Amino acid sequence: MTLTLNDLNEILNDADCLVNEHTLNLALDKMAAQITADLADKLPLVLCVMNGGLVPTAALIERLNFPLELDYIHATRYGMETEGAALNWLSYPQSSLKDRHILVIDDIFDQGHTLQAIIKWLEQQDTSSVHSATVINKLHDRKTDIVPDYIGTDVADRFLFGYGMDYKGYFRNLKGIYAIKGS
Ligand SMILES: O=P(O)(O)OC[C@H]1O[C@H](OP(=O)(O)OP(=O)(O)O)[C@H](O)[C@@H]1O
Ligand code: HPA
Repeated sequence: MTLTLNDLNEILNDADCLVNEHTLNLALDKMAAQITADLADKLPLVLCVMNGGLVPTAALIERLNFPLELDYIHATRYGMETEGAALNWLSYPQSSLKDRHILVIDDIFDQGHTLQAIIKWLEQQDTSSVHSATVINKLHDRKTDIVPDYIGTDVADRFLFGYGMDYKGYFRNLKGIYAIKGS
């Protein structure tokens, strides 16, 4: 079904804002301070997990006042769906990863399969260290057994959008975190 502008406005009007811009900014400041304490002297390579990681990566790196490099990895398992499937690797980083301290940034740690697969792959690339950061941790007991090193805030087990996360491709550009009505 193709979504119209009216459909999208209705979805947004009916949605619940779970985390507002102010709260997100405070969470990002705290994450940036923790990352700085760990990585400021490591010349890290930051890897944005596209597409959802785009907004949080931009927000975090502007808070990191030390030298770093930036690249991206593109792996997706939800596509236009609200249920995750097998991870589809679309693009690998172009930078050399050997002996680098890596910081992976994504929007959400949901079940953790995406981050787990990325970390596992990075650990096979002779990196010096791998740290990971997600702005959102969705609260439920269906997780893999990894935990991101830096988490912004916990959010209820509903279908979320905004701040990098999409609903059927839309709403990544919203400044807060929203949940679909009834999810
Ligand atoms: O913890 P998980 O259950 O693996 O889910 C988290 C992943 O799902 C989303 O990506 P998605 O596959 O929707 O691709 P996108 O970033 O392009 O939206 C999100 O950006 C994370 O990468
Ligand atoms: O709740 C979600 N919303 C959007 N994208 C996602 N990817 C994993 N979980 C979610």
